[in-house]
Amino acid sequence: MTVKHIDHPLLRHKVGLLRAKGTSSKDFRELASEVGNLLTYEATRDLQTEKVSIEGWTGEPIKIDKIKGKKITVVPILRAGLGMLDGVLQLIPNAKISVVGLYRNEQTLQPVAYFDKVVKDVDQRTALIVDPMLATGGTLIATIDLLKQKGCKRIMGLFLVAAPEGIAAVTEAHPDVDIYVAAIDERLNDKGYILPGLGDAGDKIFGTR
Ligand SMILES: O=P(O)(O)OC[C@H]1O[C@H](OP(=O)(O)OP(=O)(O)O)[C@H](O)[C@@H]1O
Ligand SMILES: O=c1cc[nH]c(=O)[nH]1
Ligand SMILES: [Mg+2]
Repeated sequence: MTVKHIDHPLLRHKVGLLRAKGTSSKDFRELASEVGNLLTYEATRDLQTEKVSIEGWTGEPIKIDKIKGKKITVVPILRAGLGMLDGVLQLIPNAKISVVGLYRNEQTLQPVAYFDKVVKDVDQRTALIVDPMLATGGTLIATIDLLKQKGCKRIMGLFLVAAPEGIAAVTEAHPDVDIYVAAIDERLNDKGYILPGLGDAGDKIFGTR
C-alpha cells in the first residue's frame, strides 16, 4: 500500500481543531467534510482526461478536457465515513456511492460487517473508500476484501488520521491500495484508539458520546 501523507497548512490546521476535546458535533462534521474535500482534490490528481469538442463562446468549436471512463464509486464506511461524504461529493458530484457498514467489536477490535450495497459495475470503477480513522486496520482490510470479492480492481482510501500499526497491517494485506491521509499519528492505546488521535470519530460526528 502506498501512503500519501498530504502535508498542507490547511490540513494541519483543520486536523488540529478536530483533536480538541470540546469540539462540537457540528464543528467536527464540518471539519471532517472539509478535510475530506481537500484529500479528494489530491486523490483525484491522476484521473485521466480526454479531449472532447464543444461549441465555445464565440460559436466556434473548441477542444476541452473531460474526465474519462467509468470513473469513481465513493465507499463511505458506516457510520463515521458519512461525516466526510459531503466534502468528497462536492468535488465529484456524479460519483456513484457504495455504502458499506462495519463496526469494530470493542473487546476483540475485530471488524463486524453488517451492511453492503455496492454498485453493480464496481469492476469498472475506482473505489474511493472514506473513513476518518485507520487504527488497527481491521476495518479497512475487511472493506478492501469485500470490494475485491465483488471484482473491484483499483482501490484508494481517504482518512483523517492513521496509526502506524494500521498502515503496516494494510500494507501487508493489500499492497496494491493507495491511501491519502491528513495525519499519521504516534500509536494505538491499549483499547485500540489512536494517540493523540481524535477520539471516537463516529460518536463525535453523530453526537452519541
Ligand atoms: O482500524 P480499525 O481498528 O478497524 O478501526 C477503525 C474503525 O473504527 C471506527 O469505526 P467504529 O467501529 O467506531 O464504527 P462507527 O463508525 O459506527 O462509530 C472508524 O470509523 C473505523 O471504521
Ligand atoms: O481512535 C480511534 C480508533 C478507532 N475508531 C475511532 O473512531 N477512533
Ligand atoms: Mg465509532
